[in-house]
Amino acid sequence: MRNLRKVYPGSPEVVALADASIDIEDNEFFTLLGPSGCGKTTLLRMIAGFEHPTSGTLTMHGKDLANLPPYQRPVNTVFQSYALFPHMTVAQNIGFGLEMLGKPKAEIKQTVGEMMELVKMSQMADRQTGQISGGQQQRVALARALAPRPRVLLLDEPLSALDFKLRKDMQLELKRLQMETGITFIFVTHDQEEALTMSDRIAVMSAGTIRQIGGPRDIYDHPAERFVADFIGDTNFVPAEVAASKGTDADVTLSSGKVIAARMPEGEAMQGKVTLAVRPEHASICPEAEALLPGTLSEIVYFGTDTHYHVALDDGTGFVVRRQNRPDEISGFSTGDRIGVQFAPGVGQVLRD
Ligand SMILES: Nc1ncnc2c1ncn2[C@@H]1O[C@H](COP(=O)(O)OP(=O)(O)OP(=O)(O)O)[C@@H](O)[C@H]1O
Repeated sequence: MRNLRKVYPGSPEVVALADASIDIEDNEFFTLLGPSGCGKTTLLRMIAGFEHPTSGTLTMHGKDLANLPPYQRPVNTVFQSYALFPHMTVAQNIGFGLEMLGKPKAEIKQTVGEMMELVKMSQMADRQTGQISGGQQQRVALARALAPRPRVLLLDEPLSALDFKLRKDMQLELKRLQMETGITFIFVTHDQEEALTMSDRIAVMSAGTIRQIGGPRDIYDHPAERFVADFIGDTNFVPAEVAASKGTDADVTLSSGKVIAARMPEGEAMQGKVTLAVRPEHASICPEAEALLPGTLSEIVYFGTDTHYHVALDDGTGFVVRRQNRPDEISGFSTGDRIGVQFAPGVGQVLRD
């Protein structure tokens, strides 16, 4: 995608996508992640051919897609509502697209068999899809979209109708399917955890623009700007001042006067007052004497797997430290104690505002 822009007419007109440029690799699990209304579905619909870009270009395997109608594009879509035919069987639903394409009967039978195997629905081949569970319907919808073997599969929040446990299982399932079929998946979600667990790369979007593109670890550990840090996971925002910087390495001075190494966003040398992002699990609490940032322990919240320590820092800001619970270990700190916060050099990420 090069400088893709989509404006819906009306008064006022809606700029659904301001300017998006993305290169998606073959066989990649690529996720468009962002809050409701940021333009994810619009982008997906333009790839599918259901919407025309206002400007910009869309190329697939070297071919300009501009004048190709949806049915001639080597893509298929799985929608949020699975749109299955409830009175048709699992096998008939999966074979439907192939029949529309006029494929020979024997070939349809073989492909449907393979697809049912792939999504583990062979046992239910003759069941009507109105009589299977939500998770099973999801599998059938996937198999139906995969059956014509598209080069690219577009998935628009396909897991949002499933309950928590099933969603977790299907996340792993989808990743497996993508790896086994080698098809490029372009997946839309507003769920950051879903994006982090499944994707090879993620594009984080906000208000019609791409804010950052990178691997899950990259985006989580090194968010380039405040929006990304805030949208994905929990973050402490720490006031600091740049003392020195070279490339992506920087030394910053904290409110306590202590200096620590931090990371600059790619391609941007920021100066003066900045904000550092520090993930709660990347920091620890410590006795006041060893602190990077001293303060008072204001609250301890137990979550089973981990405990959150809320620290009221002396500079007036708050800081949360997340620590994994172990049966053989207690922190030894109590609410009201004078303590401090520590984090290792290079952990803090300088943010663009
Ligand atoms: N057909 C349309 N006509 C006018 N405005 C539209 C149309 N479709 C979408 N929009 C607007 O364009 C913007 C982007 O919508 P889009 O559906 O792409 O967002 P999204 O990120 O997919 O949101 P969600 O997660 O809620 O589905 C929104 O402000 C939306 O209201």
